[in-house]
Amino acid sequence: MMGAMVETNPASDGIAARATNVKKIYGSGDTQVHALAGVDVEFKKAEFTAIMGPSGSGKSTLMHCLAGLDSATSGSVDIGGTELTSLSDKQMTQLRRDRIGFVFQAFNLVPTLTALENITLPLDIAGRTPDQEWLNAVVDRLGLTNRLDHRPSELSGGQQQRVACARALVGRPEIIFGDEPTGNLDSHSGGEVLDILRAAVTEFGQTVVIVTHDPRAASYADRVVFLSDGHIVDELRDPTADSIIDKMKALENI
Ligand SMILES: Nc1ncnc2c1ncn2[C@@H]1O[C@H](COP(=O)(O)OP(=O)(O)OP(=O)(O)O)[C@@H](O)[C@H]1O
Repeated sequence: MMGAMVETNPASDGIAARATNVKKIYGSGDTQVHALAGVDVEFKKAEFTAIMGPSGSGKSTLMHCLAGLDSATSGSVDIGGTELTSLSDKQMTQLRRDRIGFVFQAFNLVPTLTALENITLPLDIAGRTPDQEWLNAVVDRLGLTNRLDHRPSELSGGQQQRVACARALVGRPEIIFGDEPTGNLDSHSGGEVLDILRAAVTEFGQTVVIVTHDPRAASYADRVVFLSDGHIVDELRDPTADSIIDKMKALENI
């Protein structure tokens, strides 16, 4: 239904998301900040990408623009062939709801709902029935089976993060964006979240893009993209924690 109403770009075959010359300027006059200074980047379908870079380099801004949570000052963003600037507010809301999963550090769980109700909320809103087998698999792999009746206030920070992760995965959106998805987790819980994001890509062909400061987390990705001062400055394929650390050191010395 939606496909008929929005512009699609035939050049986007195999591309899950693309930013073209994206600029984001905050403020005006002397206080202007060029958070993104003309970013060109593509994310292939069924690939796991980590975005890294120093604090203030524009990582969160880029992710928010890609995910349709913020609008670029100029340039264009395309999600699976849909140009975001061509969408009305309503179409943008539908696209976020139906095609994008979010795992952000501020978990945005609804405090009055149980963990299970939070996990299925996006599907409930969309009038979709969860695939019970997949729901069970996600909940089990994230170690949440015994916590489904708990409200967020009765869960640890790590458990809340895992509920947010389950919520992003359960509808099998074509692309999942994570802003520091393991930022508040101990290494064991963080590993579980990264394992399931990896499985979403490898086993289910979803696309994952995360922002992280952690070379170990980024080493789960197929590709690491490095941002500095609002520009993409480098990238690494098939990264290891060591190769990421080396690259980060090299970039700091430029
Ligand atoms: N709402 C805003 N208003 C003004 N400036 C902003 C706003 N949001 C971000 N910035 C600025 O834009 C730049 C990029 O910020 P952004 O949060 O994208 O960086 P980041 O790489 O994600 O940083 P961190 O690793 O510290 O989270 C920074 O200089 C920041 O101060």
